[in-house]
Amino acid sequence: MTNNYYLGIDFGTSGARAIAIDKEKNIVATKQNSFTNITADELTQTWQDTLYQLIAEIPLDIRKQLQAIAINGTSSTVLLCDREGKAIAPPILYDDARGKEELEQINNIAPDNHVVVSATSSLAKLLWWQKQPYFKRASYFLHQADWLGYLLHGKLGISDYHNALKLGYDVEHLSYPIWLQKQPYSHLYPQVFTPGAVIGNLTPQQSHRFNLPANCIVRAGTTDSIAAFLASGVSQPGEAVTSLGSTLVLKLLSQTKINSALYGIYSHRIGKLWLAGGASNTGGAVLRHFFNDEQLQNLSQHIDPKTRSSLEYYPLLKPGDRFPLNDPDLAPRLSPRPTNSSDFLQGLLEGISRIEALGYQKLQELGADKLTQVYSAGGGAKNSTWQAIRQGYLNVLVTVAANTQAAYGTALLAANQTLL
Ligand SMILES: Nc1ncnc2c1ncn2[C@@H]1O[C@H](COP(=O)(O)OP(=O)(O)O)[C@@H](O)[C@H]1O
Ligand SMILES: O=C(CO)[C@H](O)[C@H](O)COP(=O)(O)O
Repeated sequence: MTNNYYLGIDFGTSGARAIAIDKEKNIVATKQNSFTNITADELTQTWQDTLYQLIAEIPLDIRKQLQAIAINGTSSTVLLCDREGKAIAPPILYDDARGKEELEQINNIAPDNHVVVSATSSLAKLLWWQKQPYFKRASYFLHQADWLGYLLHGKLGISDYHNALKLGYDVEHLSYPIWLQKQPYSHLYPQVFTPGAVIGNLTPQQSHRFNLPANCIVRAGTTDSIAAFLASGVSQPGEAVTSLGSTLVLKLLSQTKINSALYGIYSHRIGKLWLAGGASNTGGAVLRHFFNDEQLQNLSQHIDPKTRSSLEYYPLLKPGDRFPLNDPDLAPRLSPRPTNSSDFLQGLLEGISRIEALGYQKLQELGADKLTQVYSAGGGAKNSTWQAIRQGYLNVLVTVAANTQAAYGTALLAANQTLL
């Protein structure tokens, strides 16, 4: 039998999704699963169970013809594993800023303006772990997508250059920089592949468990918001994708690479181009704290996007942001709170839109290509009121991306059909 299908699996902030596509990039199956109230100790087991459940739910006739699988995870969600690949401590999640204690040390070893100079960088998390008594038992430092990929291909210590960027990997020269190689914990770093590169076949055990072909390959993964970018099909410098998921992530396709630790700006490599951008802690998670999805949809219909409120919110659930203000102590601003819920929601949507506009302004000021159009992805992309508000702040055309799902972008990676 020929292997006709490709599977992309997206581990986002609030859930995981799997999308299978055919050779013409048509979606042939979609499955999803939400994470709710998981404690830190339950994370790895939940991720593993979710991965296995999603694959098992793909219809058997598709599974039997899968040619390749790729996985994306939340960027800078990291694990410390022993030599059997078992986590020796709960993973540290992407927005966990405990690494702010390590910033002084990072500033001493890393070049100015490097992406690792952030309380939430993967390197900051590794340095925090280094001080813990169990650190000596560690054999591998992995990202969420690396570990999930390992469960399928069985090879430990493998990553991709999107996930490895915030550990300090030099994506231009495709190596760990000398200053990082010199560190006493360098034996823990994963080997880094191009996203989408072939890592190897599924293990015989996994191919048997899921009824997948023995020659089904696992490709190197990417991060969740790059996967959303890949799904959009954007290919022209100047075009950008904003992910309105739990967090707000901006990605502007550019011919120039830019970095600024002050503003939390960094550039991912994407083929011959760069994805300049940053990720803010503001976004849908703040909206969801106050409103469920149905309320968001209903209340948005009562908002006139042409009028602006006088509210000047900086919507965060806890102090600290990464971009466009890289300040682990930045205070949320969510008052005064109007009695009318749609007025409050308008203030929140405007606040997030202002942060987005400031983000694109900073990217261009620092030398990224001029913004020509913004495509939206993520759960907030379906909100047309918000789209009109954002267009007012951004002054360029804002539309919904052709496909907004990170799992679809990762399926394209599995099919080797991206800019990479
Ligand atoms: N109509 C809506 N308007 C604005 N935001 C919405 C709407 N519906 C859902 N959302 C937001 O979308 C987010 C979920 O998007 P999703 O892309 O699934 O996130 P994740 O980053 O967790 O993968 C939620 O935080 C929710 O608040
Ligand atoms: O906030 C996030 C977690 O959902 C974003 O995925 C992330 O920080 C963006 O990082 P990257 O640019 O490396 O994909």
